[in-house]
Amino acid sequence: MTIKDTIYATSQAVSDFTFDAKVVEVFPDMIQRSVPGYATIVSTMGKLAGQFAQNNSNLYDLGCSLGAVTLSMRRTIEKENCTIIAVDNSTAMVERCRLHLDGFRSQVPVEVRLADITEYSIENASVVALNFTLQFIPLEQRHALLSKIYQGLKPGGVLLLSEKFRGENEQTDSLLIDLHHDFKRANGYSELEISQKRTAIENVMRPEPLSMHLHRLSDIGFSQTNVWYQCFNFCSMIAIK
Ligand SMILES: Nc1ncnc2c1ncn2[C@@H]1O[C@H](C[S@+](CC[C@H]([NH3+])C(=O)[O-])CC(=O)[O-])[C@@H](O)[C@H]1O
Ligand SMILES: O=C(O)C(=O)Cc1ccccc1
Repeated sequence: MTIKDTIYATSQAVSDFTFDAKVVEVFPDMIQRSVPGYATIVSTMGKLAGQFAQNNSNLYDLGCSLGAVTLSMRRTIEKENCTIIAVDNSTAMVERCRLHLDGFRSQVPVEVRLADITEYSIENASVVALNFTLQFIPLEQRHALLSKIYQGLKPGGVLLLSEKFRGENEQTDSLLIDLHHDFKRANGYSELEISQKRTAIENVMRPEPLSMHLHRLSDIGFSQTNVWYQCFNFCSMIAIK
């Protein structure tokens, strides 16, 4: 059973969005109704992880929230001696994530860590997933985080990166934002909820243009990068070392 997200349903003095216990409670409903293609993205990331997992390697789910990508990856891994390491810096998320994962049986070991991903070491990785997490990392720390991930990947390893992005110019950006707001409206969010949520995430979630993501990944050294999913201002990329 999922609990309906009504966090911004009443008029309020909006403060900066945080991943606290209140958000955890409604998170599956919130993300499903706010991110176009979320279910497709999560299941496809699992499928790609199954394809790129290597024997004796680690798979990382960075900014794991309730562990949706971890669960999806865990279902598809057939290689030997793989460990999934799920990391998030929200105590409330990590606690609930552990409960979620304990509810399903699997042969693949999972370690859930409460940590800041900008300080967490990435080693011997075949797959690194950042599913709508990089957008919350301060702009000036993104290059260093992605370089660290690149260094921690084995040859042939992949980064699976999903982001909300900014349109390339003012007019197309506002067009994509309008389409996304239509999507939220169609999913039952009111004008008040849409506008208060927009204010709440303004200072904490900074989308960059898609071109900036792709250039940075190739600058860092990824040999092949492609968008495999896009709907409005949401996309998912794969970058191969
Ligand atoms: N520095 C940080 N270190 C660790 N975690 C962080 C940091 N900054 C933010 N987070 C965490 O990144 C997650 C972002 S949500 C990811 C969805 C998930 N991947 C999913 O597939 O359901 C995306 C969204 O809500 O739009 C939250 O759980 C934060 O606590
Ligand atoms: O809700 C929105 O408007 C978004 O852009 C996506 C989102 C989803 C969950 C938490 C923060 C942002």
